[in-house]
Amino acid sequence: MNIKISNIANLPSKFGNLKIQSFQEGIKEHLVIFKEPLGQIPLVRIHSECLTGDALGSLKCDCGEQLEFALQNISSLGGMIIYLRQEGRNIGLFNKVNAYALQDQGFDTIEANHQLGFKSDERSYEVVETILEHFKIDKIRLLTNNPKKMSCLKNIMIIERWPIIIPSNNHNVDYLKTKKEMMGHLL
Ligand SMILES: Nc1nc2c(ncn2[C@@H]2O[C@H](COP(=O)(O)OP(=O)(O)OP(=O)(O)O)[C@@H](O)[C@H]2O)c(=O)[nH]1
Ligand SMILES: [Zn+2]
Repeated sequence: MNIKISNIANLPSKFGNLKIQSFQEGIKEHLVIFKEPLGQIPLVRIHSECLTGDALGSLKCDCGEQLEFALQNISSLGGMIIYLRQEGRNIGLFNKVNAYALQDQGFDTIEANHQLGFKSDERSYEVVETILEHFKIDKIRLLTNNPKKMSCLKNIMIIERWPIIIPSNNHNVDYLKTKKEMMGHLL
């Protein structure tokens, strides 16, 4: 895949003065949000888009709080968020809304995907290697609770995993239970 890379721009935010750069992979416009110095072994968060959680304050998942946790940490310690446009574990927003409607009927997050003919997780992480290579980064400390993400990065050494600790709420407790029991998340 041919990747187009934008210039770097300033992004002053409530978390501090960050930098932003876009990596365009076909129709997907990914983002890198970073704070220098990145250090020898940068702290990296690979975040998959969740419009409902990241922007609308949805309580159905932990995405918004994870993003905020990552922004706070990279702002104070230096590091990078790779924001991947893989909405709904890459089934897209339209299908995620249909999956949510199935969840309203009692299906869990995995079953709802299956009902719609998708795998439980349709994401891929190849572009992450391209992005990190561009920044000449080959070792990272990864902010994640998802062990699958660690084995997806073939050419990047993960020196350390930093957990993201977010308390559950009444709306996402079953979702988090499914992530832990069925998807192997370390919660
Ligand atoms: N299809 C679908 N996608 C969801 C649902 N809830 C959240 N997502 C998507 O799941 C992605 C986030 O994945 P998570 O499983 O929360 O976390 P992760 O990125 O695998 O792991 P962490 O690094 O620990 O956050 C985002 O793209 C969300 O839009 C859901 O019920 N159905
Ligand atoms: Zn979410």
